[in-house]
Amino acid sequence: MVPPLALDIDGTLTTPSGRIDPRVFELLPGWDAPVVFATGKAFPYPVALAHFLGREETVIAENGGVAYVGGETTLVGDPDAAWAVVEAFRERGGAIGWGDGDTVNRWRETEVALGPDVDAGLLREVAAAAGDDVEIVDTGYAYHVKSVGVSKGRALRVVAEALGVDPAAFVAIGDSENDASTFGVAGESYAVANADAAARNAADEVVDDGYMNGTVSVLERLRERDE
Ligand SMILES: O=C(O)COP(=O)(O)O
Ligand SMILES: [Mg+2]
Repeated sequence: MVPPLALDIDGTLTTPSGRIDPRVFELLPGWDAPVVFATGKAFPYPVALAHFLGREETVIAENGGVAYVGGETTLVGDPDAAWAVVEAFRERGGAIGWGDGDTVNRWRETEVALGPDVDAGLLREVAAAAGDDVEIVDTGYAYHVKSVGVSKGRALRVVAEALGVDPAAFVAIGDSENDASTFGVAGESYAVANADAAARNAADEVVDDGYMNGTVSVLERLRERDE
């Protein structure tokens, strides 16, 4: 049997320009074990990906703030505390960093995401002044203002239990600091070559190739092991 997968999306299933790599549609629809998309993006994004791959909608969104499995949603985190930090950041001249409409936050329920070009120093200063309950996570794609203790790894435990699968049976692949907790819960973990220092340090192995090339190399290895 191939193992269940916990897959990050941005930087892991994408091209360097941020598109879903077409090989996702070749390799994942028929993967013969649970596949959990675990992302910092808002809830609809991984649901849509799973839906259009023809897979069960088993997802972790908002860095673990949202877990969805078997039709059950689990929400953790304090969005009001995150928004209070963002409001204080705005009062000090900070901008949220997305255009009009802000589809990044429109459906976000447990945290707030700011654009990758915002004043991160000021954001961290404002968050630190707000106390110990809120932290900043930098994925390379966004700065997330989130509750301490909420993580993809914690959500993976929730999802694994609902699936009746040992969390240690999962193989996790990711690229950034929001994946380090997943790597700690999954039994086997890989960082792709474009991964940041936190992900590289937390992973069992850093693969030679980046983005979906790296992910494909891991998935091929897992399939060969199964033969
Ligand atoms: O939303 C982000 O900042 C990054 O998303 P990811 O966790 O799928 O890489
Ligand atoms: Mg990522």
